[in-house]
Amino acid sequence: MTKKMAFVGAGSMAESILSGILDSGFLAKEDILVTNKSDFERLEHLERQYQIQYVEDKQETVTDARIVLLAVKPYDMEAAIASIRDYLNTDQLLISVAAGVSTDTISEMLGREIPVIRAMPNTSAAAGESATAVTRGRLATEEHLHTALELFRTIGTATEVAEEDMHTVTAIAGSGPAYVYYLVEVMEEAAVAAGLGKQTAHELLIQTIAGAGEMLKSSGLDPAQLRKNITSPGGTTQAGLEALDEGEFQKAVISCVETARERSIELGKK
Ligand SMILES: NC(=O)C1=CN([C@@H]2O[C@H](COP(=O)(O)OP(=O)(O)OC[C@H]3O[C@@H](n4cnc5c(N)ncnc54)[C@H](OP(=O)(O)O)[C@@H]3O)[C@@H](O)[C@H]2O)C=CC1
Ligand SMILES: O=C(O)[C@@H]1CCC=N1
Repeated sequence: MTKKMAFVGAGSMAESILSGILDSGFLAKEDILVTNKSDFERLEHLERQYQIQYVEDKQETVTDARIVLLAVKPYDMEAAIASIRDYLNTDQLLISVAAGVSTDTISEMLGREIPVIRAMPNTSAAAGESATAVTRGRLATEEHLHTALELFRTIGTATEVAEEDMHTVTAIAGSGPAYVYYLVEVMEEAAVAAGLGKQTAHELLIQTIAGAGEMLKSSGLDPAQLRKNITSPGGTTQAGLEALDEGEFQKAVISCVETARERSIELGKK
């Protein structure tokens, strides 16, 4: 069977995934096809940037693909599926990365017996560092699951979760990088306000986040212990953490995850 993969929806998530896949060598550029609804300039940009193929015609995009990856907004899913439904066949695997939308809803929209995998990657895929969770619809076999895991493992880690957990996964891992970037933005602003050069602050923060990530990955210590290792009694870290607690940091973060999770549930209902 062909190795081709078609992206229906060529926005930021599709670009992160396809650039990661190309870097990993999992697929060659001639095996990747992309299509959009109407933004053909965007398709031309992707073609120039990654030498992949773009086709305006949906039938041509999906017919020969082994995997069809839907990367459109949840509210565009119905129209996107309607535009490709008739050109799919039961040997293909449909993977959706849309937040909130269940595999049953996707199958209903399809109205055909096509295997569906729902995945939640994040934009760190572009750097080969996505944390992706996948779950399978009722027609997807172990082999389909294996294919999806293999695909997403080329752009980071990939793990299977129960479908009911996908909303939580979306809140912490799909959206998660944005919260980290926001933290960096705010820390940078505070450092600049205190007189540090913007570039210096930026470089220090990038390495601080990367280093902390590496420690979480490789030290074998849990985050609470890593935090304690930095927190000298009466020192600067303790003072900083107390200020975070006064600002109700925990409450804000819990509310952030809960609200994002609820939004994922709402997106799935529309
Ligand atoms: N961004 C992220 O960090 C993550 C996003 N996701 C999920 O990925 C999906 C896409 O998000 P994102 O890439 O950010 O969104 P973007 O808005 O960047 O991209 C969406 C793309 O879908 C295209 N599109 C819309 N309708 C159709 C259609 N009927 N047929 C074909 N293409 C269509 C749009 O094309 P046009 O401009 O022509 O309308 C656009 O290029 C969402 O469902 C989101 O929940 C999941 C994990 C992380
Ligand atoms: O914000 C969103 O809805 C998407 C899903 C996860 C990350 N971005």
